[in-house]
Amino acid sequence: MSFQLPETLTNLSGVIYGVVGFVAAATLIVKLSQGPNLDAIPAIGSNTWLGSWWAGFRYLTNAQDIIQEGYEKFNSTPFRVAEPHCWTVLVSSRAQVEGLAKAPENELSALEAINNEIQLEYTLGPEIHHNPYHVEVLRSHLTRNLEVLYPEIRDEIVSSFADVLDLRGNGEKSDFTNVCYLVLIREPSEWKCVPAISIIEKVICRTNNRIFVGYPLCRNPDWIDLNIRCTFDVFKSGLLIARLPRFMRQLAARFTNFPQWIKRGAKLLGPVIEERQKHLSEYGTEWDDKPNDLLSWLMEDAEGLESTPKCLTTRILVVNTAANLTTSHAFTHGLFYLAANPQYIQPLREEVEGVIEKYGWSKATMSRMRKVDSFLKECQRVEGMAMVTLSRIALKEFTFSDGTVIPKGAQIGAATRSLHHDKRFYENPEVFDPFRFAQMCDEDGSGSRYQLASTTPESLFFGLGKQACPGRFLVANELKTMLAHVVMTYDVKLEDDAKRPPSWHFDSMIAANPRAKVMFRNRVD
Ligand code: HEM
Repeated sequence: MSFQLPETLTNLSGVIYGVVGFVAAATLIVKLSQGPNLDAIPAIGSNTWLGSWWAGFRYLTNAQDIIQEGYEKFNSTPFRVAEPHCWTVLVSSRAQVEGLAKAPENELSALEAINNEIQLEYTLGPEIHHNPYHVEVLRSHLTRNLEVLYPEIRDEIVSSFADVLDLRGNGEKSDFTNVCYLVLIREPSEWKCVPAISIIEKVICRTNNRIFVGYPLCRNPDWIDLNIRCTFDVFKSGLLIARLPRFMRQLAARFTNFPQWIKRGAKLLGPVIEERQKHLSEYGTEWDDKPNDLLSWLMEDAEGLESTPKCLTTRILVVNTAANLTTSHAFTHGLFYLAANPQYIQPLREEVEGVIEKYGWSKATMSRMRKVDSFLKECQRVEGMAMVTLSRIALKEFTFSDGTVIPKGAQIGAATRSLHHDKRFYENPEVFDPFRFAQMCDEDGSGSRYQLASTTPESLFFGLGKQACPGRFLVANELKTMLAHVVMTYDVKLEDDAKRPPSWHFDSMIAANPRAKVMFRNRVD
């Protein structure tokens, strides 16, 4: 008996082969037709056009081994790896990592590197790439306001966990606005198995949007769905467009969903913006009960066309893009390590209980939770989000302090994952040691150098220097509050007491396993 695919599937696979073939051919053209001369920098694998093209495809699934090979072989001197559409030069010595971080934007550009990677100008629009004023707004307002916004962050975390987990029959108090409860009053509940990443994405998206656009929009299911899906689409479409030759990108952009995402967003956010604009024109920049959130800060700094509902909506979407997927995967890594290692739950609980009993929930309290902080930082060290960070494009020829020359047009970055797994910096680097950073803080005596939000040349998951992630202090407070809340409120474990679900690698990106599930129940002891 012969097996026949249904006609729709045959057609679909034809389209898929067509697209894959087209992207492969286009990638080859890109590779052959452009690129700076990098002959002076040693390459991993073949250096020929065709060989490097094949190496670029191998990189999609083997980036970790390829980068590690270069890191060990060239012993802290720069080397290059082939990506499908370009070469990337990787550095790892302390001097060169610091050189990357300190280089001015008009020499080694972080903005061009992000655009090169995910082509924001063809997805959420050229204004986002050419006028990234939201980055300054985040740097100046967000971190400064974290202390006063903390009660809202915590409130949203508590209520969104209760909503998304929906552990019925648990008798949890429904008044989550009172964030001072030490432990919520509970009744026992059954174990419930949930898809980890999708519940964490909702908690994070709601919490971020509580301080991006405020309550009640942050709880609107349509707004949450839009932001989760649009974030994913930015990465998916951006990565695809980046593999096309330059002259085809504008055309490809016409087939994306971004005009619809922005229209759908403006429909939900537009009325909020118009209401606030009315207040602004009546009372100026200060009025009673003026919301203290990202939307208000953006509205104050937006100039010209940027203050239209459509442009403000696009800004909010782009910050969601930077914030949601990254933070969700960071927490999900932590959840998997916790569920796979229940022996760590008790020491974390003891720390959280001790600190909260004495000081209550606040931003200041969070910095007292050394083990919680260390646990999350160790998850970023061993797993993280990217094998390469500090990505830059050389806008002109750049010379490092040791004389190494990076030609104009080259893409460059730091070999972050290899540095995070180097025994010169971390004892037994392959071992997950949740409280290693707490111990390093104690030994160092500085208190902050090894904390989650701190960046050093050996701890690069938020980048380093003046362009390091502007959201990292928010991230640290969110992640710590979430972990503290989870250990205080729930028991967690993996289905059938399985092993920790392995992370997924694609290109140099690292994702918490998107298929894995985690079991939750109300805390019993
Ligand atoms: C675990 C979560 C996160 C991780 C691991 C992360 C990591 C990073 C890294 C590595 C960079 C590039 C830094 C560099 O090139 O030197 C970056 C940039 C950026 N991040 Fe984050 N991030 C996270 C969450 C967030 C959040 C919550 C926000 C917003 C509230 C945010 C906003 C941004 C923005 C706007 C940039 C671009 C900065 C620029 O162009 O100068 N990130 N992030």
